[in-house]
Amino acid sequence: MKKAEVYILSGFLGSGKTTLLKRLIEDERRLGRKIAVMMNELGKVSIDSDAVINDDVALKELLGGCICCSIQDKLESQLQGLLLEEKPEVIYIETTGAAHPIEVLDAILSPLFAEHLLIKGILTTVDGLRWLNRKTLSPQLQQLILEQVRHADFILINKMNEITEVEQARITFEVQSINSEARCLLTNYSQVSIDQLRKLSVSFDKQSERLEQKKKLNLTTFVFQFDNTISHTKFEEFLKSLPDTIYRIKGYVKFDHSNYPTLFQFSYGMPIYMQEYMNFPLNLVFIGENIDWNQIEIQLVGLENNPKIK
Ligand SMILES: Nc1nc2c(ncn2[C@@H]2O[C@H](COP(=O)(O)OP(=O)(O)OP(=O)(O)O)[C@@H](O)[C@H]2O)c(=O)[nH]1
Repeated sequence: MKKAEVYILSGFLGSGKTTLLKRLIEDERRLGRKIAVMMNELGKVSIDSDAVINDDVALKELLGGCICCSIQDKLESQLQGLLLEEKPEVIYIETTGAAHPIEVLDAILSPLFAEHLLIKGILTTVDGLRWLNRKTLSPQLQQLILEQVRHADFILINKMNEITEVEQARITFEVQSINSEARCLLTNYSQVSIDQLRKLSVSFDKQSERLEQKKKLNLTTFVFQFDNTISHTKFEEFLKSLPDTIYRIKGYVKFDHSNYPTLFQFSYGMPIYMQEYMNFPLNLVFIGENIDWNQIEIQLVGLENNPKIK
């Protein structure tokens, strides 16, 4: 089955995510691709979805919390439903303005979806005026805005008409000094076309990543599938040897002498294990920055009892 492309729309409250989504849906209609949208709102009711979505777009709403924290599980089940029922070719996930992009990426990088989704990238909208005045926000929110920019693969700086040329140059300089890899576009009302985004070739798919190595994504992901059981002790040693810039690992591993896999979660250096009582594919998903995944793959193959030559 062809993988569905996934775009994550990130950006602070009011920065133009829904405006961007509307544009992209119009473009997709012209392309004739089957679209699905997941909209996450912190509130219990969605304000945007009725305005944006018609019957030709499959919609799942995630209300009353943020994908990145309180409703991760709900996201997984909704996404599974979408893939089964709608078989979309492209999925847009509009996050809440309070979402941290890594955490959202993390939420959709469930090992369950590794074979079904092609994560194309994080698109971040920035409100130009807000950026200039960001020092008036709390330190946490200032940090959030910086993180949304830092981890983006494509940045749209909106509300260009509201600021002077000197200010436009200043914002572009500041944004690019935080994230020099992402494409950065100064615009009004999220004016970008899907063609510009698809050209990104930003893909978290392992295959494309090898082809695109020169593009040096900030965040890359890697999925490894075990064929065999592994030793718990050796796995712990492997974890200790990992670079600090692996931010997240999750998936299923099967330890020696167990009948079923263990769900493994790792973030900020903390491993968590949960024994399962049914079988799952032994996929392990990694998210990190500037990582030589080939090296990690060699280490992982070395952990397996009776490894196959890969
Ligand atoms: N003047 C101006 N207004 C804009 C621009 N882009 C978006 N807006 C307006 O800003 C408001 C917020 O835009 P949205 O697209 O809803 O922003 P959002 O990021 O989805 O907002 P949340 O859902 O609250 O996170 C809307 O009234 C838009 O019409 C722009 O470039 N210039």
